[in-house]
Amino acid sequence: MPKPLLKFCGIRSLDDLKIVSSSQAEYIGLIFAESKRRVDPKIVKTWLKEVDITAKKLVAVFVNPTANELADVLTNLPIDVIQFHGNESYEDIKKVKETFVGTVWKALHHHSKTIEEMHSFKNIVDGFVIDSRMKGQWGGTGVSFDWSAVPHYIKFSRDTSKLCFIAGGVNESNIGKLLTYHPQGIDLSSGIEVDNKKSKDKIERIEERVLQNVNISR
Ligand SMILES: O=C(O)c1ccccc1N[C@@H]1O[C@H](COP(=O)(O)O)[C@@H](O)[C@H]1O
Repeated sequence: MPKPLLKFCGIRSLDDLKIVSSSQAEYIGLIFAESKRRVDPKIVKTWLKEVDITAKKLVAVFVNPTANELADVLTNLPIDVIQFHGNESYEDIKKVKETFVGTVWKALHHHSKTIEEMHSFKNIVDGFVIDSRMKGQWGGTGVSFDWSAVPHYIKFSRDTSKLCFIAGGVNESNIGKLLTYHPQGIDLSSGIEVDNKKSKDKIERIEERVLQNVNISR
């Protein structure tokens, strides 16, 4: 099996950025929504002068952003992917795609109608992030969902040539189980933190698990 794509999300300091820049992740995520992980694009811009992340793709995570919030991030940072993690509509996303030439993902929360929601966005987005549904929270919950649904999400994404990341509470203890479903991408935030900081040790243990799985499946 190919190695799943990894996204390490919720970078909130220069130290976090240094740690993930030397990781195996293909994607680095920044939160521009109400969250303890929210960062200021102008501050991130100063970090990027010190850390070379040209080998990684930079993901901007938004929750129902205003046009000004989007512009503030997109004019300051070299964003490759916009991840919409709120209840943005097809039309909202279409509008952004009129000027943003990069990749767009829609995060959807796992529930009985998620596949229907994927259908409704499939013609406007390049990929999906499937996260846990937690009352009053959009993401970064550290809570996983029932992964027996993962094969349905993978099938839908393959059939529609979209990328699909599984998010929500993935950590070093449960990633082995998630890997048995062979997801195309895995998105982690809380599970790579200790005391609100990204942990190099946790990241390395997770990467070891991922690479072990790739070797076993060969
Ligand atoms: O991380 C946050 O604080 C956050 C806030 C608002 C929307 C999305 C957020 N993060 C996304 O949540 C998942 C993973 O979270 P976790 O591993 O359960 O902590 C990921 O898609 C992040 O981009």
